[in-house]
Amino acid sequence: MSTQATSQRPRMSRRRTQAASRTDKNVVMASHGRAPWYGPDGKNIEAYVIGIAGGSASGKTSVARAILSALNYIPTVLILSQDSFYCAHTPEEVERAFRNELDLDHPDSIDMTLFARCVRDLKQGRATEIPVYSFVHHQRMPEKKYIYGASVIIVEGIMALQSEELRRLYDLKVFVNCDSDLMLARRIIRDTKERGRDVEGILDQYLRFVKSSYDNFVQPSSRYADIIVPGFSNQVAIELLVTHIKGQIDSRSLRFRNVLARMGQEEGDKAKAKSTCPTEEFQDHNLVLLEQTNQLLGIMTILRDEETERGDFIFYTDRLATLVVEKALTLTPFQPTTITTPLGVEYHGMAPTTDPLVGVSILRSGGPFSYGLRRVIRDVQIGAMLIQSDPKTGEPLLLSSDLPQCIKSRQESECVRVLLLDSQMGTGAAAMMAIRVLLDHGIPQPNIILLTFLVARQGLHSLHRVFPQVRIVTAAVDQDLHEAQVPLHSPVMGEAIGEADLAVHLVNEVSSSERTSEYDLVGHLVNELSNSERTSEGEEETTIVESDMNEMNGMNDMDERDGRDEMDDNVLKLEQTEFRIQRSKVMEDLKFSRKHKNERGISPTLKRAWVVSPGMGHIGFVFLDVEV
Ligand SMILES: Nc1ncnc2c1ncn2[C@@H]1O[C@H](COP(=O)(O)OP(=O)(O)O)[C@@H](O)[C@H]1O
Ligand SMILES: Nc1ccn([C@@H]2O[C@H](COP(=O)(O)O)[C@@H](O)[C@H]2O)c(=O)n1
Repeated sequence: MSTQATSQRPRMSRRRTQAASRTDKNVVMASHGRAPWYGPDGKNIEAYVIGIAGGSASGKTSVARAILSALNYIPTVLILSQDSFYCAHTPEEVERAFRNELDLDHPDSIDMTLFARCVRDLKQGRATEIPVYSFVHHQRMPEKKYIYGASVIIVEGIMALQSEELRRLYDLKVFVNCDSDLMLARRIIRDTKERGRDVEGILDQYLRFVKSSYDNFVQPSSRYADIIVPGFSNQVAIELLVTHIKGQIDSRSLRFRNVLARMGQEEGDKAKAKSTCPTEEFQDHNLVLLEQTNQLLGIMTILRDEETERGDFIFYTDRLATLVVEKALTLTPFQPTTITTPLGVEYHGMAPTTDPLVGVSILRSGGPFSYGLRRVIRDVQIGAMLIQSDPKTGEPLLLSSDLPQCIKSRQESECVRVLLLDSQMGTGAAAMMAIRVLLDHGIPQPNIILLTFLVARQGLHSLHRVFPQVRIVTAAVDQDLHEAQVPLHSPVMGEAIGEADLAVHLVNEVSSSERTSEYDLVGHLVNELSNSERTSEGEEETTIVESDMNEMNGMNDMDERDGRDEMDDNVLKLEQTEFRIQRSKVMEDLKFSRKHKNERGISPTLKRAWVVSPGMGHIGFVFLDVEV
């Protein structure tokens, strides 16, 4: 029954490409921003991992999708497919695979060690890179796929329950049980449509390897399952499963911005009581405070003055950014080097070490620093994270991140040095989230320097307690941080108010103009997120990041209909798969507040926010000329 290799090779159809672009495996589906995935101590809380095994075409992916769909209120869910982890084959093995003579159903055909490592990384909150496997070419592809940030991970594969190491990583183990005839029928349909196979070859492979593997390895692994789900008419079983999962996940929800602020206050008071002068309070805090010269105090006075005009504010913020960046660079390593001058004389000087140095801007307000950083290091790579506060809870939300490649690469990240840019730090919650993202990518704490114009002393204490090796360079330390009720569009500096609106504004700005620097950065972020990254034709893996950024992008023409209709409209239907991913609740709030702002001139909504005092206004607003 064997088929000529050539007869199977060429058939990767357009249809398959379309299917690949709709696939939802190995993609972190983000329906709204990611709330803290770590505790007040800064340590990661493990993601919830579900392992689903079952025969080929038993319905594992369908069950995984049904769970994902039912968990639409969870911001970040990932379906991780074991299919990506088939071992790389030699050319001779590939030939055999095309002749259906290669056993791809034995547990050894899957790189279990790599699979377990990736699942472990993701469970522990770390970024990872997974292989890309092509069913069309029967081969692992040269590229890798970067995955980060899932709070729920659904692992599926025929051998998902096979290894002890893997089973230990699952919080819940599921086996999909299906009749063999039905599985074969489904496999024939799928493999002819999606994997470029013909019926004869499928049956040949089935009789040689698939059936016996199912009987010997796959089916017996069902004894490890906590739950057996039928492979058809399984609605009720899936509902029970989902109820259980929801209960588990809800018990992990995290809220602690207030805890942070309180802890910062308490620790600050203790430290203050012990110190004889203000700077002594932070002496072991890895804090570098710019020398308080009259020139610096003069700049700060202008920036703090509510009468300062926008143009002056921007000019002096720019100047201050340069001073802070210059200071931060004195903390980065240099090494001796020798050059020859135009006179032919050797000069023994210094040069930065070869370790990559990058900037990461916490949007919205880290923007002004990007200019300063570029002025000092011309070709520095600058990434961005969009962190905003959830208007309801006040907790920070990671809406998206666009990090330089050297941070995303596991090989490089350990020696990368990061200048983290944010204009002000209040409770420290946003900075903590950004630092957590960097640590999740393997950047060591001592390699991170937070650059900021202004910090609240409470935030300093909190951040130092959680990440004691991170260094902070700032121009000023303000004494007071308090919670206040402020209008949504208040220009008061805070980490909660109006930021979401500002994010929308940023995105609107980008789409309507050609700007440089920060705008480009945001524009890049938006493009990145709104376009699906696709691998070449026929490969199994596809990245589609559904993010609020997409939604923000499309919000220019938001309508004035009643909130309920909007809610319904905001259910995004993923073509064919019938997933329903609810659009961000946060965005709903934004639309609501914007609508009312438009109608009455101001937003009626009051928000609780942490305000740094005396402070210097909301840098993001001033920079972007947002109406307040
Ligand atoms: N409960 C079900 N009822 C009807 N068809 C199903 C069901 N579950 C899966 N299928 C169909 O079976 C095929 C294989 O399902 P899939 O979930 O991809 O299997 P697996 O991931 O186990 O290989 C798909 O075409 C899918 O539509
Ligand atoms: N090059 C390959 C690699 C694997 N297979 C078959 O895939 C099946 C597992 O995938 P499911 O999505 O069906 O779980 C497995 O039975 C292998 O025979 C292949 O055909 N070609």
